[in-house]
Parts: sequence; C-alpha cells; structure tokens
Amino acid sequence: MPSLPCAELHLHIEGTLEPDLIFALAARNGIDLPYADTADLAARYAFTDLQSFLDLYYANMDVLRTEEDFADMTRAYLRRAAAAGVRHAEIMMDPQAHLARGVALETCVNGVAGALATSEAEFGVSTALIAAFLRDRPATEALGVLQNLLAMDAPIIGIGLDSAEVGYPPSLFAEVYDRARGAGLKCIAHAGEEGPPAYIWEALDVLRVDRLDHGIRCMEDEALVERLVLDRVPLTVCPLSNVRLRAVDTLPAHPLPEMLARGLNVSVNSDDPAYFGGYVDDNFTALGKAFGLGADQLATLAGNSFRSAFLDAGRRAALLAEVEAWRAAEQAGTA
Ligand code: HPA
Ligand SMILES: [Zn+2]
Repeated sequence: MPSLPCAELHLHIEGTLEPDLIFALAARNGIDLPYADTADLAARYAFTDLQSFLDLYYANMDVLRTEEDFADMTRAYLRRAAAAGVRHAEIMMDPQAHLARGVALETCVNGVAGALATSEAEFGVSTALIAAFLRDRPATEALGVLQNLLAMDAPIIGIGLDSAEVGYPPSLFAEVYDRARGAGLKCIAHAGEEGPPAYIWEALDVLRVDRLDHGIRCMEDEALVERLVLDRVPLTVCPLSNVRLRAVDTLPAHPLPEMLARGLNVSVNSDDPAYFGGYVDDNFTALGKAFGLGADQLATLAGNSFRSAFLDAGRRAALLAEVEAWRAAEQAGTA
C-alpha cells in the first residue's frame, strides 16, 4: 500500500537524532558519551513528562558541532520522512540550544538549511525552516537571536516557541512576535501541550499566531474550541508524543477523533520521532489501529496538513490531488 501523502508541520529537527547517529557524530567529534551503547541510550527514553524528555534532548544535542553534523542529521530525517509519505516538511530548529553550547548561529542554520536546499531534488520533499525560541529562556535573548537571524538573512519562513511550557506563558514573547510579524515571518507557537487553555488564548490574542503546535488542551474550554473552529486555526497534533510525554494516558484516550468531530483543523505530526516511538507514518498507523480510522478520515487529516502548510497555491493543489488519488485508490481497493 503506498504511503498516505502528507505534510509534516511539527517536527523538531534535533528530535530526529537517532541513537546510532548520536554515536556516529560523537565518534566523529571525539566526544565521550555517558551511555554504554545505543541500547543503553534508548533504554533511557521512558519519559514521565515534557521536562524529563527535554533534559535528554538537550544533552544529546552536544554531538552537533559542525555544519556537516547539522546537514547529516537533516538529510537522515528527510530520507526517512520521504519513506513515510511526507511530501512537504516545515522543520523547526532551536538555535538558542546550540548558541548556549558555543555553536555559532551560522553553523547550525547553514547546516540545516543546506540540506533543505537540495531536499526536493534529492527526496521529493519540499521544505521550509522555522526558528523556534526557547520559552524557558528570557524573551530579550530570543529578540537578540531574531535580530541576528534577520541580519544574516537566514532562510526562515517563520518563528516558533517551544521547550518547557508551564510557567512560561506566550504573552512573555509578545514583542518577539510583533517584530517577527513586522519582518514578514509566519507566527507559530506551542501551546496547550502541558499548559492550560489560557496559554492557547494568549497565543491567539497576544502572539496572533498563524498556527498552533499541539493545542490539545483546547478541549477543556468550549469557547476556545468554538474560536479555533471559527477561525480555522491549524493545530499540529502529535499523538505518539502526547502518549510518551504523558500528556494523555494512552493512545485510545487521545482527543484527536473528538477534535476532528468538532471540526477543528487538525493534522498529524511526529514532533521528536527519534524519541517518541515513530515517524509520521507510525503515528498514522497507530491512530488507524486505535480508532479504526478509514480512508476518508486519514485523507481528511492529510488534506488538513497541506491546507495548514505555508505552501504556494500551485504546489498545494498538486499535493491535495495526490491525497485525493490516494483516497480513491484506497476506496477502490486497488492500493
Ligand atoms: O514536544 C515538545 N514540546 C516542547 N518543546 C519541545 N522541544 C522539542 N520537542 C518539544
Ligand atoms: Zn513540539
């Protein structure tokens, strides 16, 4: 069966570092890892919440030192994503996590962007880059990094907001988002993963986001659901991530089917696939199994991903046609 064609809109490139690549980059850079082997590392992926994951996620980034390291990581993701059916990827990176380790902005941005530049020719995956700011660091630091990204003419289409959510409401970053919007950048933010519905309201009303990452806790606030439906705000949902980080207890308890039924503009994404048990195809497969989703619902989710992407009209139409062809083949039983 051919993979469902989709866009991946919520993907932290640093979260695609697989254990074997972590070991390969450590060897290349002469770094001693505090793990016996890849199995020892993978055994530590039993997370209790977002912070327990972030601790390991930031520690493992230490193997990324050169432009080539960032490019190799990005190419490995694109190869795997293409096999998963991804036809367009809007990829987030965390520049502050690298700056804090003494890696230059040019090194991390040019490494990732260099691999993205050849992605369509090499893997058939069109791409865009999003610079995410760490909400548990000061907004003044984010503002400085944004200024530097603009000064170097970094090939980014937008900004995001990630890292530890609770205690760091979106409104802290109002000035950063105003500046980004003024520079013509798209505005995206994580909200409502672990944080309360009030953070989603702030992302909408203060940051004026074009798209929300996660947003699953909107289901606790009826007026918020109505607002999100009315404005067709895209929500990039990451089911396997939510289970691994204990935002939901089990996949069958995930609110995604209810979100779809309420008319929310939901897409399916992998977040940090090396850490959360799978890429976007694995997320679709797990959802299909947990909820018995048919071709129509899967095609709706894939269609939403292309409708929520920052694509030009021509490519969007071509990719939506691929989804319709997939749906027709599935329904005819010829896939
Ligand atoms: O799932 C996530 N949530 C918040 N911040 C992150 N940074 C990487 N992954 C995540
Ligand atoms: Zn995320």
